[in-house]
Amino acid sequence: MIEILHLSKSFKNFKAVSDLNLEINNGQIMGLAGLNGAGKTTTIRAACGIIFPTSGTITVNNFDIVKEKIKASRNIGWVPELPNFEPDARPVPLLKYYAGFYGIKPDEAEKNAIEMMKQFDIYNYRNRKLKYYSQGMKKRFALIAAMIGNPDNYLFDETLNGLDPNGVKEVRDLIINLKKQGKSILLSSHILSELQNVADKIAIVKNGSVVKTLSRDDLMHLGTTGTKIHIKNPDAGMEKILSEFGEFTSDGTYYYIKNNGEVDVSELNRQLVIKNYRVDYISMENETLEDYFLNMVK
Ligand SMILES: Nc1ncnc2c1ncn2[C@@H]1O[C@H](COP(=O)(O)OP(=O)(O)OP(=O)(O)O)[C@@H](O)[C@H]1O
Repeated sequence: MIEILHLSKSFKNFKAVSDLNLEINNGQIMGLAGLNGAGKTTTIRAACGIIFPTSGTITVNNFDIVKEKIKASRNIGWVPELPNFEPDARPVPLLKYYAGFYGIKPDEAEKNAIEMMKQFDIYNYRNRKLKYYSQGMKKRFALIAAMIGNPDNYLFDETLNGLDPNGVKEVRDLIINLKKQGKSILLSSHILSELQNVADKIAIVKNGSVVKTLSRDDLMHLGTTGTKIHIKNPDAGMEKILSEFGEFTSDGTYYYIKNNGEVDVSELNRQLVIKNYRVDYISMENETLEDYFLNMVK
């Protein structure tokens, strides 16, 4: 279980994360969505203890990542956004080295490393130096490094990026499997739809704070239909007609009625036209998850 309470992190005078709260329970996948620069990586780096919070606390299995760093770290597997390893190292010795942090003996570590390299399809490259690994291979290796100690909690920073479609499916299945084992998982992405199929909840981050947390149920109901209308001669009378069909918003050009597809569009059109409103455009439209996300973070 990971608990982030009132986390703030400043770099000089710049506040990258500001009073951010997140709780990731056992057996839960929490998505962390936000545009570039929103504060996702900073949050993850603070949660794995490689940078210190300016204020706030982070606990991992109830161990404070600052005050009880060793105990907390043993319970975390971290896959950085851009995995970078000692270029001249070969995979098995490096995995054995990492396993040492988790208190795993060398023989057992070697056995696990080989098994996992087979599982992740990089066993054929076991003798190759890491500097010759492709980006996708490095990601797979980074996943093994995060899992070698079988920790209870995982921090995956943009882990689905940079993988081919097979890789995305494999990693998605792997994350779901970790969840089934009762692990807590924080998975960041700047693409909301990448998180949609795996996350139990998605926290949307903007300017370093969580602006909204979406449940699975919310996700199911997003991307539903609304009605988009453009009128050449809008006025209060026209808005009154719209309000009879549902709650509406306007971006200054178009009006939108949110209604899950229940508006009788031809009846709305008829009522507007008989009152001499010039309907330029009227259509049922899908708001995609990405539209919703972009509206929320812009
Ligand atoms: N070490 C640092 N020194 C100064 N500013 C930093 C540092 N690390 C991050 N920042 C700034 O903090 C803000 C948040 O960055 P962060 O990497 O957490 O965003 P992100 O949501 O992970 O973005 P991306 O999707 O691009 O990886 C950015 O404005 C970034 O430039």
